[in-house]
Amino acid sequence: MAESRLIGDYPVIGIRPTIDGRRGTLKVRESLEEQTMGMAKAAADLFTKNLKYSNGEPVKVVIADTTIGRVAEAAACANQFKKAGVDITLTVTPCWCYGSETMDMDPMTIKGVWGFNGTERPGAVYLAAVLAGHAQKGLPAFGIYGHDVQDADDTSIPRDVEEKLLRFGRAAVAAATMRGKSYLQIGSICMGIAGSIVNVEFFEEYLGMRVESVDEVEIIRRMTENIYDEDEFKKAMAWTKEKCKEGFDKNPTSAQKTLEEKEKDWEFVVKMMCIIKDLMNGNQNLPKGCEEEMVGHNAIAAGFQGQRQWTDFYPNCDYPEALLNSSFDWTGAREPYILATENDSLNGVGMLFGKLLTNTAQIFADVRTYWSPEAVKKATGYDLEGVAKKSGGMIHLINSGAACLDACAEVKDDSGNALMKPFWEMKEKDIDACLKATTWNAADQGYFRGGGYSSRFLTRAEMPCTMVRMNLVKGLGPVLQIAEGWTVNLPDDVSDQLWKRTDYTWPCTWFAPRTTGEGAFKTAYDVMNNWGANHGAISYGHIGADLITLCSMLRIPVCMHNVSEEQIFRPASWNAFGMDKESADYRACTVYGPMYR
Ligand SMILES: C[C@H](O)[C@@H](O)[C@@H](O)C(=O)CO
Ligand SMILES: [Mn+2]
Repeated sequence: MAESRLIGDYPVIGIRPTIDGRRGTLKVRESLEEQTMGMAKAAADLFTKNLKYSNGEPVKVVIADTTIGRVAEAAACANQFKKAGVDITLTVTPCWCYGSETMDMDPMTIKGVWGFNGTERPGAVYLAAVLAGHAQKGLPAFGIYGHDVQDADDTSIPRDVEEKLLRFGRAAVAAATMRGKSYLQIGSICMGIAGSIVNVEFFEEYLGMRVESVDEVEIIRRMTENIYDEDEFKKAMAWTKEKCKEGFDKNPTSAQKTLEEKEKDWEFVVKMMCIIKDLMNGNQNLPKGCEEEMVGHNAIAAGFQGQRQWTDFYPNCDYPEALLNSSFDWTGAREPYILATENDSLNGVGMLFGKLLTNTAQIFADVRTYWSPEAVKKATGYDLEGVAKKSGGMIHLINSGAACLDACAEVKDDSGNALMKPFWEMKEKDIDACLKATTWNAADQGYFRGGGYSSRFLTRAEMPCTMVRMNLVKGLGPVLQIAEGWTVNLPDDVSDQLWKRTDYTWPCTWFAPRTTGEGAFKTAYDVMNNWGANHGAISYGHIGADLITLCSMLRIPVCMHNVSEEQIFRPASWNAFGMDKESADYRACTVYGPMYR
């Protein structure tokens, strides 16, 4: 298993079995000890079996040393959890306890409460009582209450409870993993793209992160002064020569680089990737005397400006961006990085959310063109079918660089369906399939005068996916947009004709959002017409509900989504802000404000 690249622990989940403190002749507490601790063990087992950190290790879960019946035991538990690095707590109980006396009062933990739906003892009554305490004290908590009554001796976790526990767990681990980590910008504002005007307060106050910044010249310095791991670079070069095949060069012959110049460009971009990795993680194998460079910037995400100054002069960053965002490189399968092209830090955050929730590699794309069925017919004679037809058209997602190679859809599950896997499930044949589906075409000299290579592949299968965009609105703050949908598998010749009308040497994905016939999801056109910026971050799977839960933990309102209402899971006190889920979300996020302000 790859060792964790980041300094700073991954978040631990602490389970708090709470109980009625009454002993006495009828032994209320004693009669409940086993069932209460049994719930805690079942929840801990569910988390350790189903949740993983981004480095592939199972999420760590601790259980309070004793059941919690009075405030002294609550305090002892808080003490124990502090030492264990607990950022997330789940309180569980089958019975009545004493709400504000036993609740988790730590303002920084992310909280959930599971009240057993059994009627012998009032577990649900405690749940409601303690959630009222959380609301009154401004400490929002998620409430989990099973739909059907369970027998008192039933130790199973019902499906609906399991779904909420895991959604809470995934989102809480994602939220807490970001704490204390850096966003590293290499360069700064790219061609006036607003997302590349990095908003430090947003990272600090909403995500608990910090922003690091290095000038792009740092890469040239390290190349010039050999501040990189020579052996690593040689290994990377050999792997690249074998696995990364050059594609056609679309530049006019007069502008094409010579073979020798192209050879130099390969060395440059491979070395660039080694150095960007070192900037993000640090690297103990740097030459002696480079102790400062060895520590890196503890970056859980980064952005590279690229255009224009760098790319007007040096080979572009598409090779590092494409491969770092993928789930593999010359070291084999490994945790995908988050590297936003054009330093679009807000799209980088969208990618980071998707990665931390799914542990899969992410696509960075321009939301380039809406293609109506009529326009496709006119351009190619083809009648859109399937999801693209159902959505009233499709959206072309294409940006040079930062789309993970995993998005080629050549990786298949046992039934032959295309998917994108967590890196620890990626086999050699999966990696080879992605590399075989990708060519590395000479950079478009119109946009990238300095040359370099762009990854080129077509997403050639239908896969469930979710596109997001983090937007910053002055006076309002951050808002997230979410569009669940599918990649579209067009006939190759149709795809080719449309692709050729734009950047034919860049990675190409056709996307059909799930439409509802109303508002921003009336058709695919309306999704694009409502999209908040030029970029989208795309994750494998329909993860909108997890994203909504994550955003509520971070107090970021969701301004657009196509997730069904019954899947929406936010802290219980959101209900106090009204019956309309969206306006309640906005009001609750305003009242509670960012976690780290
Ligand atoms: C044309 C520009 O150079 C490209 O970078 C453009 O396609 C973008 O990606 C802008 O987001
Ligand atoms: Mn772009």
